[in-house]
Amino acid sequence: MNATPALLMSLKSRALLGLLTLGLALVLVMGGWHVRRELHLEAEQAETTQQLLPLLYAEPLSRAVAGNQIAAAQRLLETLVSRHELQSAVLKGRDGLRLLSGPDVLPGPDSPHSEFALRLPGDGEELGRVRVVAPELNVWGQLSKPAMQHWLLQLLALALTLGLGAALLIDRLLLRPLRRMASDMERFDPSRPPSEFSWFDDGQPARAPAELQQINRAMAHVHQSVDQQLQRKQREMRELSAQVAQQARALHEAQAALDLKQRELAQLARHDALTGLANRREFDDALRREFKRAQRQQSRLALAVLDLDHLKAYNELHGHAAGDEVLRRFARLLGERFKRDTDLVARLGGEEFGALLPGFDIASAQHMLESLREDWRRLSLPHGASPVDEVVTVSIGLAAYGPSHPYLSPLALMQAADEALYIAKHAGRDRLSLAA
Ligand SMILES: Nc1nc2c(ncn2[C@@H]2O[C@H](COP(=O)(O)OP(=O)(O)OP(=O)(O)O)[C@@H](O)[C@H]2O)c(=O)[nH]1
Repeated sequence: MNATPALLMSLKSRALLGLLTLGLALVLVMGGWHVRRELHLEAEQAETTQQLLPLLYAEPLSRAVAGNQIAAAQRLLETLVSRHELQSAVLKGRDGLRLLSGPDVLPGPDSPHSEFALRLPGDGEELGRVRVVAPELNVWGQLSKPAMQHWLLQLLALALTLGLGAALLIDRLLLRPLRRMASDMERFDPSRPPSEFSWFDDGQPARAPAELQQINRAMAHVHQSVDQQLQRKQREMRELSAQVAQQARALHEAQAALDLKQRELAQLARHDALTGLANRREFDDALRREFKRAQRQQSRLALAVLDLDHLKAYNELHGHAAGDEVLRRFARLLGERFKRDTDLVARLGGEEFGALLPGFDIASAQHMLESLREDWRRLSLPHGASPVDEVVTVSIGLAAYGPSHPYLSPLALMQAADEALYIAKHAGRDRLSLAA
């Protein structure tokens, strides 16, 4: 927004300017009135003088002209002009005589002038005429007078002094408290409570003029309501923050529950619920991965399929829950035996398990698995319905990828292990068969 220069002036400058303008106006009005009065007085005086002149000078001048005393007449004219402060006087005699005192000018419109006749007392004959011209009576004539100039200068000095004095007084009585209030307003801090804030830095608002006290009360009122609004907003902010924090906590808890569910789902997706071992999908993925690695690195990979013997009959005799417990027990044994990070044991489905053993050739895998089969037997879980043995036994089919058995695919390796298991089953169970 553009501000005109007048608006940018301080109140002090404006007061000073206003008072000086007022003083000058006063000087003009009073000066004009004084000049007018002087002009009036001078006009009256000039008229009186013009009336007196014939009485004072007509006779001596008539005698001088009648006696042809030209020099005396001239002197009289000079005296007349100088004594009565005239501009000029012209004497015109009957016989062409012309005497002049002062400049030979015609009277102007503002110059009082008159004429009187020269004649001897008791003689009716006119000897000549005298025309007197007074100085012009106008404003500039008055102003050019030193006395008038002196008076005007005094008046101007008085007006200036009074104007400055009034400006100082206004500054002290009005503007200074206003400035103090303005600086108080600059210090205004709405975050401080109204009780701790004074609008007057000397802390004595009672000493301020009534109008400023009124402004003070108004500002205090504004401060009070700003403070109340601030308090309300702060309360709302706190409530909002608490709500946000609560929402954030709830969100965090929901996120944690979701993560847990996702982990559980992932676990369920890749693990068998009954035994906790990896499931078929996990086993197949691992088989594909390890098979590729073995191919790439020309290393060995053993794969065993383990199947509990006659679980159907066991279930029928002992119940499904007991069958579950057998499955869990066998899974535990598998987990205990194959603990390397690279080993993977899984439940492939039903009573069938798989063991994937990277790095094992067929002989060392066979050794490990025979030992496992023996240990399973030694657990001596009574079967009661198996034609094979009195305890629960396991049959194992084993195949291994290696330089001497370069199977073409993971599926081929798996099929070889399955076929070995089939052979083990048909050979009487409770044994390990090697893939051909
Ligand atoms: N308790 C229990 N039994 C299961 C589970 N999964 C499969 N079975 C049982 O395992 C049995 C498998 O039967 P079969 O395929 O005939 O095999 P088997 O009776 O073990 O006989 P062979 O494998 O030939 O020695 C079925 O009776 C299934 O009900 C399970 O999770 N829990």
